[in-house]
Amino acid sequence: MKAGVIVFPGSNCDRDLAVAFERAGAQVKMIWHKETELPDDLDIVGVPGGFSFGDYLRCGAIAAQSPITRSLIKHTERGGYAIGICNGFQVLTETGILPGALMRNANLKFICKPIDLKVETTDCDFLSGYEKGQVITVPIAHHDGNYNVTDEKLAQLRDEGRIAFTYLDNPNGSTGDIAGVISKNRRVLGMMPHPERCVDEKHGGTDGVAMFRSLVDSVVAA
Ligand SMILES: NC(=O)CC[C@H](N)C(=O)O
Repeated sequence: MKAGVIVFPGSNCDRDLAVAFERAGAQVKMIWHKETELPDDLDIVGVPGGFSFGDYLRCGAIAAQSPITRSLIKHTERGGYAIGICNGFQVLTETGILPGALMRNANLKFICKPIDLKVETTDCDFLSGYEKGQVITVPIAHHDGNYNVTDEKLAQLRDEGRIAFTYLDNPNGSTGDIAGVISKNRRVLGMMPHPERCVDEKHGGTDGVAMFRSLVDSVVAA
């Protein structure tokens, strides 16, 4: 099971994401954004959190134009797995791989704290290690986490069971309390909270472990 983690200038959760994958049993390659092709043996690509390109022009907007991102789009079009966390989720929406847009938090402040999430679906290889309706605690750290979709798209995401997580106590104004969504083929997950920051008792919680483990287990079993 091979995972790749893309590194942009300003990424700051790339090592944490690599460690989370490694602990779940994956071999990890770090991939600098100037590479034009992802290695073709990757099972999953992780787009980490951080402040890619200093968050100019919008969070994730410049990273979405990086050379490696074209290869990431092709990887997802081929049905490859991908996860985008926080700034990574912003990159995935900027590329159009996932729907919606991440706007400035409703209170205009950077919010950094652990938060409770409800698992909305387990019909996804990232989420099958949880129970539907389970409440998990995962840290958030963002200023642009206000997930916006049209009413029409929200209805579609609900109909298709593509809302991965909702906030119990919406911190940022996100439409429908949405904290994370999955792609139509259920192989791409984007989320604002940081599961890679809760994979060790020393992090103060381990609710992220099941996500990395269930994904690795599904790929290995396939
Ligand atoms: N932790 C992160 O990835 C932060 C993403 C982005 N820089 C924001 O503040 O919204």
